[in-house]
Amino acid sequence: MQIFATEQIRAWDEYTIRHEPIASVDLMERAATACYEWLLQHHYKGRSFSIFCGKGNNGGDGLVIARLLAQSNHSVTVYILEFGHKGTEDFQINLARLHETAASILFISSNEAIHPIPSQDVVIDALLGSGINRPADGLTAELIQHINNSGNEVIAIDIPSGLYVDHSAKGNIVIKARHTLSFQCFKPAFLMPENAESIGDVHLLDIGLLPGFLEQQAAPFQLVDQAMVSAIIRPRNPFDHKGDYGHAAIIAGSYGMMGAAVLCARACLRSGVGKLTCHIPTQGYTIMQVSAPEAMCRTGENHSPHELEKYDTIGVGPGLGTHVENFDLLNSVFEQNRRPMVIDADALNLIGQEKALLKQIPPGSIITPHPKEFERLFGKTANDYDRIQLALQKAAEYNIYIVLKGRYTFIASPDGRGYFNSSGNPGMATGGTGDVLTGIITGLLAQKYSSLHAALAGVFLHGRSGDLAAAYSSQPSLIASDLIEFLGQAYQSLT
Ligand SMILES: NC(=O)C1=CN([C@@H]2O[C@H](COP(=O)(O)OP(=O)(O)OC[C@H]3O[C@@H](n4cnc5c(N)ncnc54)[C@H](O)[C@@H]3O)[C@@H](O)[C@H]2O)[C@@H](O)CC1
Ligand SMILES: Nc1ncnc2c1ncn2[C@@H]1O[C@H](COP(=O)(O)OP(=O)(O)O)[C@@H](O)[C@H]1O
Ligand SMILES: [K+]
Repeated sequence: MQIFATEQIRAWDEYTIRHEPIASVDLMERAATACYEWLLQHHYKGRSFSIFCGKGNNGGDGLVIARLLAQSNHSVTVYILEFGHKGTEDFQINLARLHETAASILFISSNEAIHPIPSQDVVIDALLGSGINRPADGLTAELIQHINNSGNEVIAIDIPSGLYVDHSAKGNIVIKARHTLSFQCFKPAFLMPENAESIGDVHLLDIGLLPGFLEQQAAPFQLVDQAMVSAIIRPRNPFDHKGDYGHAAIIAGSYGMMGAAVLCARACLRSGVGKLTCHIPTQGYTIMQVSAPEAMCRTGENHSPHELEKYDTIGVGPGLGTHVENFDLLNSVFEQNRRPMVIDADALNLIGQEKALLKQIPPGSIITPHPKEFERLFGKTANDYDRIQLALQKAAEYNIYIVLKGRYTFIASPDGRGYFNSSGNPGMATGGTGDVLTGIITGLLAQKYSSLHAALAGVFLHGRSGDLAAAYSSQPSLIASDLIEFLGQAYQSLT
């Protein structure tokens, strides 16, 4: 699924208007009807509503929702924020239609017209939509603050007023919604952690925009979804043998952190790797052999970084520790192995301390930082959008794939393309889940998936395992080992 910027969303509306064909006011009717139906299907039937409208097409959506609710005997008060112009054509048509219903219509042209909102009302925010081109200020800002301070439940139409579709509104005054009802496709704003407080739960409603438009468009970002990953994962041939699925090495673990190495190894095995050798500290030998009997072990000084050429790929980092001798370990790994590999956790923290190592990373490798690790590597950014751009820039500069972990993990490809993962849940915010991801991606790379495919399929399967595990038990009780147990079902769910 594509993730479009403002201009492309507008172009998709226009394409549908021209090719279906449909009048824009009828498309607005369809969009608002989808919102109205969502409200009825989600326990809002019979409630009373305060609907706040601007004079753009977002306000037009609000007016249609108001009419549909009033016609089905809901108590509706519409507040129209005066902008000193008549409003868009579709806004005006729908204002005339609304006058024929029982809805009360009030105009807000100064702060004296801002009155308390009845506490039982559900607030619909249709003040500003994707047409916003400057921060909400003056009366608009006052009204947004008033709504936010009211304590009423707010449902935003298309996008919470004050947010931009594709750049940061950090520090601006923005509606805080419980739900956002948006149309057809994800907008970048919904994928950024900095907007979590504003967007609430996002629901994408199908308004029948024509799929033909998608074929002509190169979206700035793609959503990693089941369809994408199902097309990546190859079926197994009946005569395959373990040699066909690669030999991976995992270099991980230290005293007190053998669990990270075990999680990584077990996830790598479950991902379908042919053979796995774990390079671990001597004191972790028994732990690993007992916990992952399918894996072979190499122990010795400094994780015994010898004969690494024989592996198809290597995953390095989980639980490694950041002792000084690990700089030699990393240097040795990068010297012996020039094939794409996976670099995570303490390996990234070491590189963060010794930035010259970045240039030694084998081309096509995948690094998997969480936001803090990313910051140690590449520095702070002012906001989440800048961080995404920095990830794309650094991916190109070092010819690597950057998997920036989070709610919607971002995958930056060195060719400039960016992907947001759609699977996963906050149950996965628990120690060790990142080690599992490293194991899965390493296992996929060993099976000769391209770096891009290993990263995309790895993050999606990891999140899907988390979703299945949380559905089976619960989010709070989820632990990293559960992801490994549910990886089989995650694969199964693709077909
Ligand atoms: N046919 C269509 O085009 C459809 C449009 N839809 C709705 O249309 C919306 C986009 O409509 P518009 O492009 O009219 O955009 P808006 O409804 O967001 O309004 C933009 C207007 O507000 C002004 N403005 C921008 N920033 C402002 C600010 N900070 N303070 C005050 N005024 C500001 C702009 O100059 C412009 O006149 C979408 O969000 C969606 O809700 C939906 O009805 C789906 C179909
Ligand atoms: N709220 C969330 N929603 C979805 N996925 C999450 C969420 N929180 C964490 N995750 C996922 O869990 C993993 C955590 O990795 P990381 O921070 O490296 O943990 P650790 O170092 O303990 O292994 C990442 O893959 C991340 O995407
Ligand atoms: K809005």
